[in-house]
Amino acid sequence: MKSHKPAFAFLLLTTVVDSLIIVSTPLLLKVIIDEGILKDDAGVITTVALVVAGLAVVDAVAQLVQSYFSGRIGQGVSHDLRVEAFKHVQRQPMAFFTRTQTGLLASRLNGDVMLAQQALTTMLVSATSVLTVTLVLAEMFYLSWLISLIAIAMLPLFIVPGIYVGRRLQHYSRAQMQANGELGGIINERFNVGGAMLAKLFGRPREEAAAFEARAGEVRQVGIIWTVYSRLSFVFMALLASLATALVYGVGGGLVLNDVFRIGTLVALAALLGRLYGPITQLSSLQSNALTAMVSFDRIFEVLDLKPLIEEKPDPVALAAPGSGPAPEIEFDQVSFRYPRASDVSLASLESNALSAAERAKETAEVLHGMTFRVPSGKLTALVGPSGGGKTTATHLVSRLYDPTSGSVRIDGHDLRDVSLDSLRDVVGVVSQDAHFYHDTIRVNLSYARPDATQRDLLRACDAAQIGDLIRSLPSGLDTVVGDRGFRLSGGEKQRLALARLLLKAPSIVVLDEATAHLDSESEAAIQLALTTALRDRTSLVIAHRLSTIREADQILVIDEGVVRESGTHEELLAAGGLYSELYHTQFNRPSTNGAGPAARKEPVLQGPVIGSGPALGGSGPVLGGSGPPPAVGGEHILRLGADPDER
Ligand SMILES: Nc1ncnc2c1ncn2[C@@H]1O[C@H](COP(=O)(O)OP(=O)(O)OP(=O)(O)O)[C@@H](O)[C@H]1O
Repeated sequence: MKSHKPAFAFLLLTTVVDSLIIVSTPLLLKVIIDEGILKDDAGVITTVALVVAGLAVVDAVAQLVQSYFSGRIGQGVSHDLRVEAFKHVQRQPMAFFTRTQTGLLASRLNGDVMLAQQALTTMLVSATSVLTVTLVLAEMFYLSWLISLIAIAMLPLFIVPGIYVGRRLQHYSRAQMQANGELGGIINERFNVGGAMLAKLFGRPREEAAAFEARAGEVRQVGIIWTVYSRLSFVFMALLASLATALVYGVGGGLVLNDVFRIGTLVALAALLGRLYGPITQLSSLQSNALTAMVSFDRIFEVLDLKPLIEEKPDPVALAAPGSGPAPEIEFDQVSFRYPRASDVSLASLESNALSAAERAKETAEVLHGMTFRVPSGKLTALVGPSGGGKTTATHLVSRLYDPTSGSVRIDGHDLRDVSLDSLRDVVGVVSQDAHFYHDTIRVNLSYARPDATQRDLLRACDAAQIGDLIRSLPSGLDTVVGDRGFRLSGGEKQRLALARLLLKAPSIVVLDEATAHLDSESEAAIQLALTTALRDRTSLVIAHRLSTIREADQILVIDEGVVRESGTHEELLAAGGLYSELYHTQFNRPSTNGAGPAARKEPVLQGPVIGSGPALGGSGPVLGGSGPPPAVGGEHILRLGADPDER
């Protein structure tokens, strides 16, 4: 974090100027009354009044400069916190993001940081009041010890309620932040595109609105109490200040009548009193501000204190850059894995439906059990098997989204825990089934993989991914907006765009979760062609759904219940007559449900969801990639091999 010392120095300087002016003005008023008005001296009145006016202008400037520097310190600290928290959250494991509700996190990083900054700024201004209060009290004692004692005797009346109100405010601030965050979380979840779609299809708008209203009602309730408490302290202080002034005039008036001091001194004392309770009011809110700031700092540090599970060790090994040699080989050596416990990766306060502390700390079930296999350099390895068997989980370990619980995953002989995260990111490219794009132009989304890519590079990658013609045909071409709210692309187009992004990145290892959903036969053909380019000369680990991929695979690993049940080529596995051939034959012989003839069911695809696969046009074009017979009617060529236990 940056040092704020120079700003502190200026803040102090302006505070001294401000305090000196505050205490000198009543003295000057005393001179105007006692030496000017009472002695009929117009010269003294004019001169001293001009000095008072001049000092008022200087004080105004000093106060402006003071607020600039206190703001600068407060904003500076919040800026540092915000950036630090962002970087820290970036380093959190995937498990953190799967558990955390984005709205709550956003409120933590925005709302709390803002509250902390506001409280810090007012605290700084209040703290500078200490100097003013000291000088004012010293001057009051100099003018009249009796009046000063009366003023001091009243101080506890100011301070005690201040402390009580401060505590209540702290409590309600915390409740308000949490309630607001939860409200933001609901808005975020319900109104992002996916959430809104789900709500439209399945939701019950009236009940949801009622539930939202109930939550909003809680926010309102806490907000009202908070406002009352925060006003209460000010109203009380103002009342006490007025009472004190009345008392000073009452007692001081008597002293003037008894010639203890002159009227100028009484006016000066009354003016000083106004300058005493003001700063003291600020000082009493110092505590509540400090408490508010502490609540927010606590909530921010709660995030900052989360220890990232995936850390780079000091002096990590850099994997060979893609293109600098043969593609690397991947090795799983006795890899067992369980997903991390909630308590290790996230905060209950950032989850919308957090489990109890005991449940959060409970060990999760082991998902992979002693997996050992090799993915040879430059070859295609297909992962197939029943749903929930652990295929996706295994691929997560290759990109180090998680570390194995025991055993090791190695690339070119280096344990992934020893390699630098940057080099791993360069080497491994992943295309998931539901590729994500930011709500931005195609150009920006593609350049994300390679910021220095030229227009030519971008179009070349798009051509290789069989999406170039489509992009050229769009009115804005590469500048077309896609992503959450840019619903221009179909599922198949999205996957090809994701492949273009992968080609731009040009990793030496490709991890691919083949999409089968939403694809018509033409898209599938295009994807097949794109894949052939994307996987060439790369070490690839593909969760395979298409027969074409499976047949072309150099190695097939059948993953079931977290272990590698079988491995070999398509022919070898069929010949072995084990789980693979059982799954294959079961699916292959499945009777047609839509009247398509047996020929139409010749291209089974392992483990792909059928939902959304049709209506493909029968005979709209052969599947390119040369592996299988023509596509079938109604997506029937997408056959789920062992997708559901009841189909096995
Ligand atoms: N984030 C997670 N936290 C806890 N358990 C998980 C998590 N993700 C997956 N699992 C569990 O891990 C097991 C393996 O899931 P995985 O997604 O790896 O299977 P899969 O073979 O890829 O299945 P599919 O083909 O249906 O995608 C499943 O039992 C699943 O419930």
